[in-house]
Amino acid sequence: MYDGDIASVLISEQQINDKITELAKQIDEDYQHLRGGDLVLVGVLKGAVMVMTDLARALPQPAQLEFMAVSSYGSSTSSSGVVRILKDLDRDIAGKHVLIVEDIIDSGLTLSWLLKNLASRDPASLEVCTLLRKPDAVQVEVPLRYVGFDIPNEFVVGYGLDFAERYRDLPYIGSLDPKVYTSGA
Ligand SMILES: O=P(O)(O)OC[C@H]1O[C@H](OP(=O)(O)OP(=O)(O)O)[C@H](O)[C@@H]1O
Ligand code: HPA
Ligand SMILES: [Mg+2]
Repeated sequence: MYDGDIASVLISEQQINDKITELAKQIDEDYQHLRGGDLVLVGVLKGAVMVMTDLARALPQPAQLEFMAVSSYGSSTSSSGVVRILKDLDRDIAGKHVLIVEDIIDSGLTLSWLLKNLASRDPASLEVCTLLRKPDAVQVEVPLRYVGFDIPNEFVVGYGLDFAERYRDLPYIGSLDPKVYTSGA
């Protein structure tokens, strides 16, 4: 699959599984007081699709699954800084405990925009869970309650993450060989 495009495997399928289990346990403990009440997971499509479905299944307590689709990267390896809502939430989140589920925080521009947007809808609480973070790429500091892995400042793909809509279906996270985005292939 995608022979030669992946320079190296950064995080294996097993490492992802173990981390999701660990994050789900932490989240379950922190939201125990809700007793199955108003926890709403908001998955940010498309990148967060794998994290969202795996995390929801690993989480012992019930949660509602909601999705937003936003995009700022398009077919580039750097954020345009302009976040577009492609699909909004279907439901009101006022009074709900909202946990945003993301695949990656890179520059922080998407999340910073999203936090402001969702905070204005008056949730009871608003926190973030991300599988990946690139500490060296951050342009805007954003409060992150749950972080799976800190990774180097390289463009990565797989497990939901794409380059020009490809590679999302890889079961692991790998560094994309720069030849893929420099040659226009
Ligand atoms: O911290 P940032 O620099 O803003 O980057 C992070 C965002 O970029 C990606 O989304 P993208 O715009 O590629 O849309 P996608 O999820 O549909 O791939 C990723 O899924 C995050 O939402
Ligand atoms: O490294 C990345 N890979 C794929 N999508 C992304 N969106 C932000 N950073 C990345
Ligand atoms: Mg993308």
